[in-house]
Amino acid sequence: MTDSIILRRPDDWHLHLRDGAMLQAVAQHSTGFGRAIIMPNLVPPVVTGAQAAAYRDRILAALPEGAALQPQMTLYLTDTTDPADVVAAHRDGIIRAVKLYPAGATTNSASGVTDFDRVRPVLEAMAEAGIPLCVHGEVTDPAVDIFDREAVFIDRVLDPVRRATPRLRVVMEHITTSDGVAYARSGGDDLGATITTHHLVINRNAILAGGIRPHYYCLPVAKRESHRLALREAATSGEARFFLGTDSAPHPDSAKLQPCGCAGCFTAPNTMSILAQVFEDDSALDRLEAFTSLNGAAFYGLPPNDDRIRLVKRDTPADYPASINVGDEAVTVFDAGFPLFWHLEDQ
Ligand SMILES: NC(=O)N[C@@H](CC(=O)O)C(=O)O
Ligand SMILES: [Zn+2]
Ligand SMILES: [Zn+2]
Repeated sequence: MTDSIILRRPDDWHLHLRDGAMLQAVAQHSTGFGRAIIMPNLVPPVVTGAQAAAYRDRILAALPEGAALQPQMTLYLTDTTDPADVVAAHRDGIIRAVKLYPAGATTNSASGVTDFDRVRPVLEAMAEAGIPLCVHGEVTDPAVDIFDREAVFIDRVLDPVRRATPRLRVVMEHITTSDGVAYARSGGDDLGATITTHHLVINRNAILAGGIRPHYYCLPVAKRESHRLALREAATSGEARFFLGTDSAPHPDSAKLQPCGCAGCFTAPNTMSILAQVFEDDSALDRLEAFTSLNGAAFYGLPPNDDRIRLVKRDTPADYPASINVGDEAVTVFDAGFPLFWHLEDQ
């Protein structure tokens, strides 16, 4: 028996494409998506409209001919970001959003915000112009347990920032806890939340299953099972505030497999196959399209993509590589731990 479903082409509202040789290698793996919000945490980060425009050109040049992917650029908010540059970059159609990394919270975040009072004028200007703020929501205080950093961020930072700038549109990026789900639900249509593929699949045990498994280490780190179940319930609910941001974050194995390995899971190649299985397992295949193709576009004030993809369930698993090559390096593809019977086909 062959099952098949047709969806509006999905969008990826949180994607790391990197630059240089890595960009050349990974861009082709996101071409099943329509729009993708491109993360600005390059080294050095993308902080001005001019840099975002140049980066967009490099991405477009790296995409195969005819690829559907339309990069939606972001600026990396720093303590010294100029509100006028942000507003102008948005007005000129260069950027879709601005990204907030608390300094030191995650990979390549050293230039992030250290003092929220200093960025208040930028946030005010963004609220005025309707520019969304995408937030990596973790406190960096080493005294706070790593598994609590999202919940503490919501109380100490996110809620105060939203109260101080009431019209600011905010995306809680890659939520990992039931606290994140609950806070997202407490907002109006000014508040959205992305959920990654991998956080729907793994809990924190995966990182320490019989030994240290660096390919399951990402930030925010996966939490206990009850949180994963809360994320599954949110993603499969169909609620408009929850949408897909894969947070596909490729790193060479030489950077992951270290005494202090870096954070990130590379999920671009097999995300749609994994998600179809997740939604089928939760009897929610009819809500997959809302999560991958409708809700995010609506949050960003965009129409859904016109074209469609087909997912076909076959008796034999889809054949995804365990890793891809970037020059002499391997980049390991996220292993969901179950066979992927749903095959992605472009319409
Ligand atoms: N998610 C990750 O674990 N890593 C991301 C950064 C991020 O999104 O926080 C990366 O850039 O590698
Ligand atoms: Zn992040
Ligand atoms: Zn990310």
